[in-house]
Amino acid sequence: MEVRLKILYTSLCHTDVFFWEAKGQNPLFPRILGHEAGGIVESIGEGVTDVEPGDHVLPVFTGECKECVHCKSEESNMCNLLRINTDRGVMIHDEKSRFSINGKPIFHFVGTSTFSEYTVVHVGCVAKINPLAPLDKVCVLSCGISTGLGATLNVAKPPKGSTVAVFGLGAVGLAAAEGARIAGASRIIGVDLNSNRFELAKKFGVTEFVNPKEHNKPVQEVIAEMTDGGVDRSIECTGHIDAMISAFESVHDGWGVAVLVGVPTKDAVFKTHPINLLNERTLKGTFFGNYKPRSDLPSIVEKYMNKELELEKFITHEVPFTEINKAFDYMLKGDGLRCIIRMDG
Ligand SMILES: NC(=O)c1ccc[n+]([C@@H]2O[C@H](COP(=O)([O-])OP(=O)(O)OC[C@H]3O[C@@H](n4cnc5c(N)ncnc54)[C@H](O)[C@@H]3O)[C@@H](O)[C@H]2O)c1
Ligand SMILES: CCCCCCO
Ligand SMILES: [Zn+2]
Ligand SMILES: [Zn+2]
Repeated sequence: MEVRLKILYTSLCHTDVFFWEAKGQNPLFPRILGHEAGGIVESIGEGVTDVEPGDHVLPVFTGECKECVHCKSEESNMCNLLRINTDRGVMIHDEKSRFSINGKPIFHFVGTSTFSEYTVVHVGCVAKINPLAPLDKVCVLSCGISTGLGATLNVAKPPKGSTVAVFGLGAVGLAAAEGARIAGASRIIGVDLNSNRFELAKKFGVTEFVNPKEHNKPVQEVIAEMTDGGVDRSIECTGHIDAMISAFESVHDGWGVAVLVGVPTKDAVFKTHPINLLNERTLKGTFFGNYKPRSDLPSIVEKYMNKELELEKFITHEVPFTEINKAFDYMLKGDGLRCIIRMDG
C-alpha cells in the first residue's frame, strides 16, 4: 500500500518550522520534514491500484483510507487509519522507516517527508490530480491553502454578508480570508502582531486590521467594539494559545462560531470561562480544512485550472533545494507567504 514519489516542488508551512524547532512539540530526530508538495509517482508497491507510475500527485499529511467510519462519514476527514500523527516517524505497515544513512534510520514526518528528492508514502495519503496542473503552483494546495480555505468554507461557514475575523495573516490565514471573500462576507478583519502583513492581506479581501500590540485592552474587546458585540465567525491561524482564546472570545454571543486551525504547543491549555460557551458561542477546530484529501483535492485543483481559485498570490518566494534554509529564514522573519522549494536545484 505504499508508493514512492519523485518530489518536484515542495514548500514550507509553519508546521514544519514548529517541528524543526521542537520547542513546543515532541522532538523526533533525525527526520525528514516537509509535507506541502507536488510530485510524480515513481513506483508503486504491493496492493496499490489507485495510482500508477507517472501520475501527478499531491501528498497530504492526513490521509483517507476510504473504508473507515470517518472516511464513510460526510462530516469527517479524520481517517482512523491515516489521520495525522506527528509523533509517528515510521510507516504504519511495518513500523520501519524507508529512509536511512549508513544503515541508521531517518524518521518520517506526518507520513510525507517531502524535503527529499524521493519519498515513500501510504497510497491513502496521495491525491491523484490533473497532470496539466503546474506542480510549482498547486503544491500549496496539499496543506496550507486548502486548510485555510476549508476552515472557512467547510467549518466556519460564514453566511453571505457576515463579519469574519482572521487571526494570523500568513498563508493559511489569508487562505481563510480568501474563503470569507468567496463566501461573500461583508467585513473581513485581519488580526496579526506583524503590521507588515496588512498591505498584502488586502489582496485577499481583508479590509480592516487590528494589531493586538497597539491596544491596551484584549483584542477580543477591540473587535467587540468594532462590530457591536463580536464577529459572526472567526478563524485562528497562528498556533498561539492567546490568539486561539481571543479568536473564540471575539465571536458574537448567540450565534458566533470560532474555528481553530493553528498547531498548539504540546502543553497548551485553552482557558475560557464556561459562560462564554453558555452564551451560545461555538468553538470548532479542523485539520486540512475538513477536506477529504483523495476525494476533494482533485476538484480543488480543477477550480485553480478553471481560474475559479487564485494560487499565485500566495507564492512570494522560490528557492532551489540547496537554499532551503532561506525558506526557513523568510518564515521566521514573517517575510512573505509561501516559498516554493525547487527540488531540481
Ligand atoms: N490544522 C491544520 O490542518 C493546519 C494546516 C496548516 C497549518 N497549520 C497551522 O496554521 C498556523 C499558520 O500557518 P502558516 O504557515 O500560515 O504560518 P505563518 O507563520 O506564515 O503565519 C502565522 C501568522 O500568525 C501571526 N501570529 C503569531 N502569533 C500571533 C498572535 N498571538 N496574534 C496574532 N497573530 C499572530 C504571525 O505574525 C504570522 O503572520 C500554524 O500554527 C500552522 O502550524 C495547521
Ligand atoms: C498537529 C500538526 C498539524 C499539522 C498540519 C499540517 O500543517
Ligand atoms: Zn502544513
Ligand atoms: Zn479512513
